[in-house]
Amino acid sequence: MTDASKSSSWTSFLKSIASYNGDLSSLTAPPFILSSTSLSEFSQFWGEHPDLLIAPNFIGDKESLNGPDADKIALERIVAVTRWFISTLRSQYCSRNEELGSEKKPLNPFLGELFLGKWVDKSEDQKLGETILLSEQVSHHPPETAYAIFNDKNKVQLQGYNGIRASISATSINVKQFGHAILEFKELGETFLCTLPPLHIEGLILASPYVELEGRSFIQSSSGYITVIEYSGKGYFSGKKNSFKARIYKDFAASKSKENALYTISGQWSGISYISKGNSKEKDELFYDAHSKNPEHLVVKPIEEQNDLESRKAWKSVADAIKIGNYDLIHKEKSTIEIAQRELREKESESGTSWQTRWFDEVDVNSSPKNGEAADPLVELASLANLSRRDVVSGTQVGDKDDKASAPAVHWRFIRANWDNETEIKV
Ligand SMILES: CCC(=O)OC[C@H](C)CC[C@H]1O[C@H]2C[C@H]3[C@@H]4CC=C5C[C@@H](O)CC[C@]5(C)[C@H]4CC[C@]3(C)[C@H]2[C@@H]1C
Repeated sequence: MTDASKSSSWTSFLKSIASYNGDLSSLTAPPFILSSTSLSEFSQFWGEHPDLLIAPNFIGDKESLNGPDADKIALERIVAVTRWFISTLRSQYCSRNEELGSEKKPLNPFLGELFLGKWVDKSEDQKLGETILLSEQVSHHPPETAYAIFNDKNKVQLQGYNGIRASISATSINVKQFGHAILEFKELGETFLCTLPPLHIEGLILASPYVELEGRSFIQSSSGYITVIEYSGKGYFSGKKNSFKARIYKDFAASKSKENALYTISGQWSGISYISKGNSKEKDELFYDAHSKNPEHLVVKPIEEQNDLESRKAWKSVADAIKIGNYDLIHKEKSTIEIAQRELREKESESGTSWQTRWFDEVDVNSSPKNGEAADPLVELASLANLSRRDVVSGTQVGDKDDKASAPAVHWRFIRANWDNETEIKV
């Protein structure tokens, strides 16, 4: 594609987004901005540093939880969880730019689409063990992807879901994230809630879009400790893109004043960041270098061994057409999948049935837990962080204008028994 034709198709694309109707997938982007990867694969970005995901589990042990050092150890653990969270951001938000030259438009997953794989333990002492990812497109309108990343050897489980609402201004696409992630260290009995920051797409005018995070996100531990992360891009406090400042506090009440910060972490989430004690602006020591280790890509079965619902098998013909840039073929192969999906929905509505999700279920966290089951972790963690339990923009504080009383407190949850009883699909 010549630069002239590229820029003309991009210009007409930019005009098309002016008449935007709220659903990003409805926009026909020019072929060079299409990615052959489905959005259902993005869940893997939570697990590309399995060592950092599991590391907090090796800080202290069950006995120390009630010992004299419990507080100090819990503080060390939220620092380690914050390091893992920051380490996921380069893969989440920069991997397309690094591999393909710019942010791309991912394929829009069909209802029931599955993506699964595993990270094998590459450590000498094998103390990590295997980590498995299950990802399922649990809703098509609006698009929502639920995922679980679990490591049975160390009894660590991350589960969460993501949906987005996008709006378009003259020069950027603004995205609010819905959903959250819950990280459980079952041996230690400690649980963390991670909310998802808003983002916007910069560089649209130059046809080289990239993601910039903004606003705030939170990591709330069941120990009470909380990390408040503020994001900014060029022109803000550091003037560099992908900047952040994270402060760790004893609890939500303490987070009302930055003077109470026990640690301050600052730098670039896609580059180098430093940690210092208290609220100081010094760069006492290196916190994390996003380029110090390449992300570990998970192992996915060969396509011929995959189930028809698995993303790379289901989208293969479209992915191949995108790779050769044949727009007519892309359109033809996509239509085949979309028509098949529409026929499935019509059959369901005629027979009065609806698609049954496979490994995840919707849970009303305000409903009393079934006998013997614990309350949903969101109940305790959201109230510790003064966050809304409702299905509203991620990270919404209680009473905030986004905390819509009409929104239900219903969230997607991983049903482990459904995976244990799975007979058709292997990781
Ligand atoms: C549809 C308009 C269009 O094609 O514009 C072209 C540009 C590529 C911008 C739109 C797309 O940009 C993509 C970036 C995607 C987000 C990247 C990372 C994450 C984190 C992950 O944990 C959850 C999903 C999320 C938020 C992606 C959501 C979809 C985004 C915004 C794509 C846009 C369609």
